[in-house]
Amino acid sequence: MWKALRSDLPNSFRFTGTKSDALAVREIFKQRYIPAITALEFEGQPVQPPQAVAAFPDELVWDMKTHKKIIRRHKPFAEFQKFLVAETTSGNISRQEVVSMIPPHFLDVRPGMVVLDMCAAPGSKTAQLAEMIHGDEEERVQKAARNDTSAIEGDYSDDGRSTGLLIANDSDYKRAGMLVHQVKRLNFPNLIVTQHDASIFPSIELPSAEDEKNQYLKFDRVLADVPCSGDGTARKNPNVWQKWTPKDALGLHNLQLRIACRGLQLLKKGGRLVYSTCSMNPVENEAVVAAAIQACGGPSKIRLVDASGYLPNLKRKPGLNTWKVPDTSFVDGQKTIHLFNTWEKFQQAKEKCAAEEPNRNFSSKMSASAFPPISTTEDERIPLEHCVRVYPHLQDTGGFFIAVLEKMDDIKTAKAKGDPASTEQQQNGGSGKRKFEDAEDSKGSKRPKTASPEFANETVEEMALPADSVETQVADSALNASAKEADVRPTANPPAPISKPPSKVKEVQASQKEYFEYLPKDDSTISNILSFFGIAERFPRDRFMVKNKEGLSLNKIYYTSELARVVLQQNKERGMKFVHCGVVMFVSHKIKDSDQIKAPWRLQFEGIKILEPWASKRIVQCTSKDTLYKLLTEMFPKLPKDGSHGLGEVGDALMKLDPGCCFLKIEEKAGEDGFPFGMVLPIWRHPGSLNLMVAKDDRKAMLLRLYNELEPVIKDHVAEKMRKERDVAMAAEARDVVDMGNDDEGGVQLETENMDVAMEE
Ligand SMILES: C[S@@+](CC[C@H](N)C(=O)[O-])C[C@H]1O[C@@H](n2cnc3c(N)ncnc32)[C@H](O)[C@@H]1O
Repeated sequence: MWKALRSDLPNSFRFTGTKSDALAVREIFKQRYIPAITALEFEGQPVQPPQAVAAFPDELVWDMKTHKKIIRRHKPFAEFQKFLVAETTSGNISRQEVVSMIPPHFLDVRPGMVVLDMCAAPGSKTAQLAEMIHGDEEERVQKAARNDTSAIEGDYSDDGRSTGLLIANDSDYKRAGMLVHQVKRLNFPNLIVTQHDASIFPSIELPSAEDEKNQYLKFDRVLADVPCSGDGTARKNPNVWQKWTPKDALGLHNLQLRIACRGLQLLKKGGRLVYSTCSMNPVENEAVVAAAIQACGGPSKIRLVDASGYLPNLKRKPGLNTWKVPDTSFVDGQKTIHLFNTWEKFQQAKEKCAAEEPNRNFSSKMSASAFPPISTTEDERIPLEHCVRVYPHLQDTGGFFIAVLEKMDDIKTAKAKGDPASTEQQQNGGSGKRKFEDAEDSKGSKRPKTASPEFANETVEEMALPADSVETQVADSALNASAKEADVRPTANPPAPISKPPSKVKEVQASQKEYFEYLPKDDSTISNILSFFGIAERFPRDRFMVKNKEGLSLNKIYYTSELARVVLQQNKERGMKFVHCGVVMFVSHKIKDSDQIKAPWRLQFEGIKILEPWASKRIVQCTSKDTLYKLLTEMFPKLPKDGSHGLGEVGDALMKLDPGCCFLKIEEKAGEDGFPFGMVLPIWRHPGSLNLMVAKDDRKAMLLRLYNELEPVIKDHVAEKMRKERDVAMAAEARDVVDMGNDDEGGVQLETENMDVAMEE
């Protein structure tokens, strides 16, 4: 292991997106780049080409021994590096550590499930989970739209669309921002990003009838990829070693445990939680798993699943059943490291020192739950060997820990108590349940016994688990639940009324608030756009949303799934921090002659695939690779009235249509002149020109993927025309009015500005 830790970590990446797209890009990679790299030499040595990582199915995960700095900087690798960058930008490749790809596979997510990713930033696992929830949605929707009864298996309750939901959460403001940036590329309408402390993640309300008890969202799957000491990432971040001490884990253990317990609370009965860390320290791993199971009622309530069936080719070691817990004690600044086998031994050592060496200070972070569990009966025994440890030397990766927990029954959590003695009693005694120590903040000071309820939801970092039934507690309101959890006294305070005047903290948050306002079903703008594109009545009208307080369709219109809409609308006034949701579907197209266009809105690259199966108008087929090449390498090519456009079947079809946006449809077709996978792109038909509405980076990535163009030149006819006009204007100094308009081209100058905006988006 030490030898492996000292060596460089291989570069790894995975092909992402829908299965068919991922497989198609993988084929291009195999056919074009593997032979080229195999033929390379670097510093006189043959280069070892990328290899598929055997642990993962379908050859979708690859790694390469050559260091990424070498690939980035050295000429022989330039073409491969270009491919990696282009496909990463387009979202077809995700550069991710091999071990970090494991947890979503163990979660066994199926399309339509409701999933919570508790600590999600920067979002690499979120992307995997989204793909799994999405499943083969596109094929299903295509079939549903064609009323094809020979349906492939799956859920057709929403016309083939995935009914699942993914909530990706991170407590850190900046990292939540990174997460949003990452998930925007997924174009997944079933995803909500929140920013909460996962250990007090609020309960999400669902609509309920007036005479019914409040209903709350529970999850089929929860991923708790918790913050950890990160010693498993030392190959990637050698700096980890400089600060590492074996007792780092103690400072994280309590938070990890509270996150795991909150995750278990939020699960449906029968649901599963994967707990994972990139640490190899048992205090952050097996200790947390065992303590969480015990806190939730023991193995009869929470089963530690034998995960050997998941990724069977993954080389792994079983979880540990015994370990020692290190602590450092200080006398006059001198520290000594001690290793303890049991909490009892630690307590004895402390007592002895209190009598003999009163100046010796032991760590206040030591807790009973950091030690191996002690069970008196076989039924109470937690089979920690079912946990999975991946060590760096097993298959040349980083280190990782994964455990799969299944909620067998409704649970009650242990009472929050700050009495270590009682914890010890629990550990050694008969009940098999452990109680938590009172929480401490990160500086080691005791958390105040009460927390101001109106701040509780957002600012209380540490909490002790609630005394009451988890099921009741999940059924509490968000603020109510957090206030209770933050206040150790079981029943003393009534819940904070939601209508309480906002605190300062809330005012600040309110000013940064994102708005998610749904348009009414019969909104005239939506009706107009949908009829312009001939969208079938079956396509839902109530899922379009705007992000301004007033709920006006001014600039952009987003689309979300049904459940995302329900969650956002129902919890609007409940203090939840929703930071992102929705896929951009339409963007207003403000050009000079927009009043002459029936629907002055652009279809967006992001949302076009969701809408296209339901469209019956303004669909243009592109069947030739040459035509697509022209559309990709020229912005605003002319569409003269005499038909001499040179834009093949696309030009001919667009000539027959009124100005405005269209779907450009490209079907998958095998062979040299075919396309490796189907695509739908937005294209705008101007009175005298047309333009594919695809950002420059995506154009370049397509040119590389489909035509192996390394340095494509993209001609912008409008920019050229403007340059020429500027030159003429400068030459004719006497003229002070520059005629920028050209009826034929429909105000294209503004069009370019809009494209820039579109690219920034
Ligand atoms: C190991 S990283 C998660 C990596 C992520 N799952 C991925 O695959 O990209 C842990 C994350 O937990 C977040 N975090 C730390 N404390 C948290 C808390 N109390 N609640 C929620 N997130 C927290 C950190 O900001 C960090 O982004």
